[in-house]
Amino acid sequence: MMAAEGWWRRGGGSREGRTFKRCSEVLHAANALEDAMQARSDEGLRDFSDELRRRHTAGTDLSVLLPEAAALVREGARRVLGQRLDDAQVLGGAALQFGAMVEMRTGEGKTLAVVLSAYLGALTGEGVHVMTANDYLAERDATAMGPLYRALGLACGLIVSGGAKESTPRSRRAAYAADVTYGTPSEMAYDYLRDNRAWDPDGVVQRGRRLAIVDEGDLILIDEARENPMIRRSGRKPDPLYGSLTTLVGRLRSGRHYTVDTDRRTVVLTDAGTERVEDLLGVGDLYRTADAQLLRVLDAVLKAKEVYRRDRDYLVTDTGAIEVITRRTGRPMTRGSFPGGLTQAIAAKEGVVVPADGHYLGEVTMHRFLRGYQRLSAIGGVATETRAYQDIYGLEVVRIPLGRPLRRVDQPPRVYPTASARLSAAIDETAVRSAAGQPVLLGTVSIAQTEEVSAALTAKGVAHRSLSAKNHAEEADVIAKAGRAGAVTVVTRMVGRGVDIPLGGGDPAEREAVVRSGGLHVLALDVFGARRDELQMRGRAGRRGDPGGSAVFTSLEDESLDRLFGHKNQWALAKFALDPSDTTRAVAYAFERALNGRTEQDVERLCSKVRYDDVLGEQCDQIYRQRKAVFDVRDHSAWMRAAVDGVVARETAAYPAAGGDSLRLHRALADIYPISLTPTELDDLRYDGLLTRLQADAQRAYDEREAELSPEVMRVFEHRCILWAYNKIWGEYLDASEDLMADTNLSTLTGGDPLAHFRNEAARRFATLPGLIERESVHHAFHQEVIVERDDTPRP
Ligand SMILES: Nc1ncnc2c1ncn2[C@@H]1O[C@H](COP(=O)(O)OP(=O)(O)OP(=O)(O)O)[C@@H](O)[C@H]1O
Repeated sequence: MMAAEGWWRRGGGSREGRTFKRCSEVLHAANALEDAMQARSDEGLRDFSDELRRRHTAGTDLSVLLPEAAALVREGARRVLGQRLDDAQVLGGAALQFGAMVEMRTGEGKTLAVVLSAYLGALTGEGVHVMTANDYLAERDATAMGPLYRALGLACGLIVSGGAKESTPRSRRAAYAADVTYGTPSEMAYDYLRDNRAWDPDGVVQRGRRLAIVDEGDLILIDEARENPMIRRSGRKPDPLYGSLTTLVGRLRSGRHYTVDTDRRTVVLTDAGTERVEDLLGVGDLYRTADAQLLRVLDAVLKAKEVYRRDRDYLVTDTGAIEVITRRTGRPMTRGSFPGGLTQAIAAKEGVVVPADGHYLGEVTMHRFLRGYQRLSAIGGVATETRAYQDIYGLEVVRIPLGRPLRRVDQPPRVYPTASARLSAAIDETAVRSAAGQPVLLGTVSIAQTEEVSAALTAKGVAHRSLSAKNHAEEADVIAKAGRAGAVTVVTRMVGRGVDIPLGGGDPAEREAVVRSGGLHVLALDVFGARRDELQMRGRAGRRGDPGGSAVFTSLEDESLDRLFGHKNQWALAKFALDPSDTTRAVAYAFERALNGRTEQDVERLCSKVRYDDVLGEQCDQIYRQRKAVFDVRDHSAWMRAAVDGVVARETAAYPAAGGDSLRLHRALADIYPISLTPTELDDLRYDGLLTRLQADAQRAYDEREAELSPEVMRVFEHRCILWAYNKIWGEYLDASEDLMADTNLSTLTGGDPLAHFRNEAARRFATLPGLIERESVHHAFHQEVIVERDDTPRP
């Protein structure tokens, strides 16, 4: 066997070592079955697959079937794809099956390793979700691996977002009905959120969250979970209120009409401001008459006007999209959005297209969504954040040794005194290597840097291609050609992740020439945020035993060095800059230490974030469970009748017998149902029988509503009212939780345990939800116009 055995002996005592030992046993057993499997016909392979399924249904544990499954998948892949799973891939697939975060170095063939675990999981008939970094990769992998699954008697589905390929709910349901479904985690999370807002079980597209296998696991489980926390289901249409209220607040003056608190990021209308808004809107009492959405948008446009600044808090892209700048890194967040309609308000302020309102359709964090799967496993090129995988996802890291020895030559980082010295050195080196027929991949940290490098290459007369676009398919095409003889390609940091760079671009003769030239050379300009990012970048070269090289060029002017080493330690780096070509171990050691320290800090931050999010996660599970239970009840009239009584009782309880304002109570009740008593009658009843009379009055109104709609329609309508109330109240609760989180952050400044504060306050607020859901259901039942369609289904 491969180098793995020696490795296993070294790590045999640890938990990781034990798991690896189990994987090695699977590999040995699979190897022993290889001849028998090769002797089977194609049909024989499918029959064997059916047999494995039957044995599992009859009670045999999947781990027992693992060696046979490995032998079967290996033989299937050999026949269908012309790629026999090598030992590292069997080990990786087995480790996935044991529920690990598997580290398999870049280019080792993770896509195929995933198939083994997905195949086995699919034998349960429960549906496996294979997630990867973007739509392009999901489609590529589903297309490439689909024939293999089919040959083994399994169906493979694909979920992608946007464009012409956007699937309909029906095609999505079909894709999720397949044994194995490929997609991105955000797309699958959208479906999860959408399912939890469905009006009936037929509207649900997913079959549940049983088993998820995450490819590009380091990116998704760590980076996306940290940088892009919220996955929101956005509303369909942009709200025109953002435009009109932006114009309106343009006519208000700071100080006179509102006060601004930049630290707390709040803007509050003064009395004069409130009056001015009422005048401009032509409404009486703003806070009584305006609906929640108007007040929310007003708040957002005021903040957009006064608190949020372009190029500091957000960017406006060439295509007119608003991108949030992460305060921690100063970099734009991919697909991130500001809370509470701020993104829309900023778009309106900047005069670009206002995106659909992301307000209260449900949201979930990446880690909460993934942790919600009954079984989770992941695979990635570099798994440096061991503690995060363990603590957050319950995944132990299992490292798979290289299938073939690494022939890539990694140079330690070089430090140049200035950015321009670094640029010239990089351009010179690129020109020399390219002229000698060696392909060079230049990795930059920003779009601006890509442009700068591209201009310098052009000035030097070096033909090249550069990429910073967000079109993954186009990127993949350019990246795939980056291994051609003498090719020079400039890419921004994460571009092309997961895409293979075949030496010679797939041409065998050219490949030979490129191999002779030393293989692909990766040159990273600047250190990236984490050690893992650096290794990913270097890992574009030297794949599957190919020759290659990698280098990192930094400069003392790089902000990243400042962040990495701190201002104080800059002097220590300066000595390295005296001779950048002196690639001694001291430089490598200094960088490695700093990057590891940074990784630790990032992990701690992520773990702390998750502790907060867990509070909301438990509440979300409860609400979704309750909402799902609504589907199981056919007749909700008793619940609604009780809710009517409960809602009236709560409103009345807030009205003290002595000194109570009967006009106010009347107004509050009239907002819920068509009250027939007058304020004077309420006054007369205040000491005697007020609640009984009001409840009887509300029940009478409910009788009338039922008579108006017919009992049959009312039953269906009640069902919708309750579901509607869950959607609305939970959405509002999520919005309010964001504010609570912001308040909690402030409370850290004043001492105390912020997590305990957050937990207590969230629990207190959550306890009010059942009452609010009842109120919203009753309000909706009385106020919503009902249109009965031809098929007799009422629609709120
Ligand atoms: N068993 C095999 N036999 C032959 N070729 C293989 C085998 N497994 C994978 N390959 C090829 O190796 C290349 C790399 O595979 P893949 O893209 O799955 O690697 P990876 O580990 O996911 O890389 P990355 O870390 O960059 O995402 C692909 O061209 C793939 O077709």
